[in-house]
Amino acid sequence: MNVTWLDLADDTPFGLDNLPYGVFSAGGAPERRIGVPVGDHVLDLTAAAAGTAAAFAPLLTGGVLNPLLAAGPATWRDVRASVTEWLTERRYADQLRPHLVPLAEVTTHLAFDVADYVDFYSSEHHALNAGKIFRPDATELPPNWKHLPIGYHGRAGTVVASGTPVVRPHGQRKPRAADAPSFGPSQRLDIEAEVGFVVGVPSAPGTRVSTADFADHVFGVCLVNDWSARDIQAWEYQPLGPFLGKSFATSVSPWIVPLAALEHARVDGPTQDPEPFEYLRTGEKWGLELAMEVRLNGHLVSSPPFATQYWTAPQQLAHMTINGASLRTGDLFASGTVTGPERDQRGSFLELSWGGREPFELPGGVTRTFLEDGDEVVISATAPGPGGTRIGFGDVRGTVVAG
Ligand SMILES: O=C(O)/C=C/C(=O)CC(=O)CC(=O)O
Ligand SMILES: [Ca+2]
Ligand SMILES: [Mg+2]
Repeated sequence: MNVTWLDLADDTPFGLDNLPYGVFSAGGAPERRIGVPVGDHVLDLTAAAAGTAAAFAPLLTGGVLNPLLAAGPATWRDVRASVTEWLTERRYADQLRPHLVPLAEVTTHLAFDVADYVDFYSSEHHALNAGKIFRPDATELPPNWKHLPIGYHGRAGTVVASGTPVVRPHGQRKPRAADAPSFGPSQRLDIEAEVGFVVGVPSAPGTRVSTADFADHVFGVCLVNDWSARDIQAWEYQPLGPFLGKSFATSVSPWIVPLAALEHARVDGPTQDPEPFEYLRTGEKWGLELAMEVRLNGHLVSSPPFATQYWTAPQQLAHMTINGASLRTGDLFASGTVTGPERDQRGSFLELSWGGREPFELPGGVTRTFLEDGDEVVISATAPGPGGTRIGFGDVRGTVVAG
């Protein structure tokens, strides 16, 4: 744990070992600024850097993280080292104090312009559950599942900041028992608790990014809620995969936790059998011990353990580029729904209510299968930091409104 001139609680999720980045505005002013939450404040990094000779200061002026993302690992290390020094050494205190804004007073925004958005399907427990629910005759994983990380391309333009209301989508749906499809608001609106990886450094078309180069390209990690209309999805998805059932909104958490803050969270991924192709092999531990929590209207409904994911983020990145597809700054790829082996570790209502057949209970005698208008979902996570500290991810929240 670092010593600091700030008054930080020992158990703060935003200590000096975390230092994630986001974009905020404050005080009724429209300007967007790059911020780093520390304790219960946000350091206005745009303003703090402007008062220094730091070479990276111009990267922080546009109200969006993309220039910093594009700058690459050497710059990322520089910025992190500088912020750490500023918050550690007392001689900076007078200069920085005016740039600390109470966290409770800031409005956070989408931190980066999303280039492309890819979503994977890398939890074995989720894939087994989804298979049994969507395809009752299929009790096994699809034959390709353990050979490649299955994914689909989502809609980057509808990735939204945490707090953005989610309008219940309309669409076609056809319950299995119905003879014909009908049109109307989704009656099976759901969440998917996921972890997102934000690409900083692009790659050239026609080249591949190896698993070993993961940290040269990926800047950091956020939380994702891949809102899903199960009835629309079930009717439309064969044979081309998810389309309108998932493209209406995908929410992301405000703070991007840099990979450097996750050193203590790194664990081996699960043993992979069969052994994957060479391009999917990794020499490094990139499982991540993130403890996720899903709350519905304030009540904890699930605690998905991210370390149980079968395919790791470097494998997903290598797979995404193995055909020569290039990366762009601001690409977001998500883990897929995170579901552990236990009932209370399921990352979707689809699974928690087993396809709507087994309503789950909330305090006060309330039950749910899928989301109702007015429901608020909050997904949060922490990871272990050095010396018993916790690395907080903040949260991604959204409230359903009638469509
Ligand atoms: O198994 C299916 O047909 C569908 C599964 C999903 O909806 C999951 C999905 O979007 C990918 C994921 O988040 O794991
Ligand atoms: Ca998903
Ligand atoms: Mg989505």
